[in-house]
Amino acid sequence: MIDNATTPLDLSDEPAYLDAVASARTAADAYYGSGESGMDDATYDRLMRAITAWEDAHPDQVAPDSPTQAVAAGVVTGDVAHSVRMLSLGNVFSAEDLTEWAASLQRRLGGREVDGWAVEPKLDGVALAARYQGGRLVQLVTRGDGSTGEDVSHTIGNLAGLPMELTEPVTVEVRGEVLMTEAQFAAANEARVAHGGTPFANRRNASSGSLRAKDRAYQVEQTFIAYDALTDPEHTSDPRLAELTHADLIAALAGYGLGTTLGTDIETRSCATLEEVQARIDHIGAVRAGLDIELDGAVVKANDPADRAAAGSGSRTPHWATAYKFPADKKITVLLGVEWNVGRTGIIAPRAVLEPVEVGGTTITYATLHNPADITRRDLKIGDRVYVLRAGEVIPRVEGAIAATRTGEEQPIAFPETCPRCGSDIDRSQERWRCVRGRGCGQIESIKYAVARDCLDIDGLGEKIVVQLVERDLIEDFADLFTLTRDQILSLDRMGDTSADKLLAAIASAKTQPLNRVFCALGVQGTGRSMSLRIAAYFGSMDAIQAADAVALERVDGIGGEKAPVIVAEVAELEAVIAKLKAAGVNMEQPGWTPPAVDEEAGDEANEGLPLAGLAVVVTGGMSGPLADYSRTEMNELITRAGGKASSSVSAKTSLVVAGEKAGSKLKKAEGLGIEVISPEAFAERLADLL
Ligand SMILES: NC(=O)c1ccc[n+]([C@@H]2O[C@H](COP(=O)([O-])OP(=O)(O)OC[C@H]3O[C@@H](n4cnc5c(N)ncnc54)[C@H](O)[C@@H]3O)[C@@H](O)[C@H]2O)c1
Ligand SMILES: [Zn+2]
Repeated sequence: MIDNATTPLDLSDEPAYLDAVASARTAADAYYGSGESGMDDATYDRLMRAITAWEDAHPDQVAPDSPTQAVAAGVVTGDVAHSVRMLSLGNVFSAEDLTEWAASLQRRLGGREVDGWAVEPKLDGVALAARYQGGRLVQLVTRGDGSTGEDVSHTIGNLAGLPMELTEPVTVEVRGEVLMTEAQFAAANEARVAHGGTPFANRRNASSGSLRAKDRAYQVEQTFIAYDALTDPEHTSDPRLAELTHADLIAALAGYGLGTTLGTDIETRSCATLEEVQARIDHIGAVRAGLDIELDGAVVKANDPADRAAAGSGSRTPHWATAYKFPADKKITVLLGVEWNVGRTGIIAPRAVLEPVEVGGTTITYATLHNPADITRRDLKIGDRVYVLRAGEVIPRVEGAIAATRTGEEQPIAFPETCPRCGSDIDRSQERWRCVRGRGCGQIESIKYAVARDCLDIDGLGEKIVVQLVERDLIEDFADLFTLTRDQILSLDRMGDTSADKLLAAIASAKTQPLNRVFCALGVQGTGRSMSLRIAAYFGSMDAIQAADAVALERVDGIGGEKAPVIVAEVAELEAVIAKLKAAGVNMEQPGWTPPAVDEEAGDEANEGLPLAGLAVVVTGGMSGPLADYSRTEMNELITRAGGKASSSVSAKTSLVVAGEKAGSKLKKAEGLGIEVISPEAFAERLADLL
């Protein structure tokens, strides 16, 4: 599917260009002003790319109020002058763009090659300058228009990562990003609502709003992460700083006690080559979804201070750094309604019905809302424009509503009075509401479903018997059927020897049903008879289904990016039931199964016949044997030549891991995922023809 946010907008003439400038202006005014723009970043970025393209082609017709002309579109100013301007960053969106940008930087350096790179996350928050004098934090200033910012020193003490005192009495101005973790965001919303305010639409709004609000009756904690400092002798008492590479500068700042990414999975790293840069960007992109802070890309910087000085800066961006933007994981759409579903344990969970929106290549129509209290906390209303977040392969969720764009037509969300499945009372003592019947709610329906014709097809197990079995606590779910004794069955009303034996035989023969029927009986959302058949035919065994992640499930015909994570979550929830079935000797295999053809994604036709065709390979640890002298880049090139895809991190998509000496976490992860691991020697043997 096409990601609309990356397809170019074509501005055909000057009126179209001026229209685009006007829309971008309106959005930027709202975004940098109140913080509540009705446009999402992906849409804004796409508009800006079109505007930039038109301006490049018509340099004489650039509108004076074009948002391309100033940092923060020139919207915000302040009263504190920046001694060195705080700039924005240029953007690239692909490996090709990055190569092109690196080449242009090299041209700026008079053709000299860049002396190494630093790669770090592009943190999605608000830029802040923190001034320390003799080791004491004395002033905080926002970026503003880059030349002057706003004094926000009133937040001193509320930013983790910006201690009041450094470990050394140094004078220095540190620059970095202020952002909120999920917990900080929740706390900020709670405090705001408790003081009569409306909750924030998203985390970035919350950061910006909380930073700029003065005279607040309450405190909001945020996180500061440093990515730069003013290093020239005019601005710091530590002369060492000016000599450091970017990566070492970050380490020095961490040494002062400042918050940095150091020690995390996404820490600032030095990279010798563009291949290493790309691998590091891919790594940051791969782990992004699991982080507690939000990233919208990776930043690539010239590592050497001499290169940075030689490259200099333009009016809005430095020439020595660029942002490699990741596809947007957040979009704005309309909340059409809320459904209340009752889970296996009786939890009553709200689910948002959305106007379909494309996020990261998947069309999203549903999103989770955690619980009723969360809806109240976020003050959501039907008809609201809301932010939907889809981080990686997990189930999308609603982050918050944009209160500024309300029309007054929005409707309150109705909460259920009684259990929407069985009509019983609701236990509201916890944040997550629950049917008072707990697991018992829907129990009879789900057992009836499991034994019906489309699933296990157990003859003689009608509703009356199911009800008795449940009510007499003989079974809790359909897996318990397989351990019923003859005496237990005989104890049921009007059950004679003959019918008991018949029923026992019917239950016993259900043990040999093919996997598709056993899986169907589990009653996983969205997996009826034919979908269960497709899943069983693809994976072949219950173990393989249980091991599958969302990416693997999406390879099954008919399962998209929206359904896959729901199935993964439900299968995980059913672990205990599946374990009981296994223990009872129920068949867990699909008869006559053959492994599906190699993954189409990785299988490049041109590579057919090559030793690693279609395989995603990760190299870790020190190489030895014939590969002893191979650098990581050379290893990656070798893998590519052999038709494989080199990757820096291990995931369920990885087909093979080459583990050398001192291999650590990647090897462990591969073993955990059951991925084939081989030694450098064995790998060399496989590729003997190519060495
Ligand atoms: N939705 C809207 O209506 C709207 C309007 C205007 C702007 N925007 C969004 O704002 C952004 C553009 O604004 P911008 O000019 O602030 O640029 P930017 O956010 O794209 O990049 C510059 C900023 O990145 C931050 N940054 C994060 N990590 C960094 C690192 N490691 N090193 C250096 N800087 C780092 C700094 O704060 C810096 O100021 C875009 O994402 C755009 O979509 C949205
Ligand atoms: Zn119920």
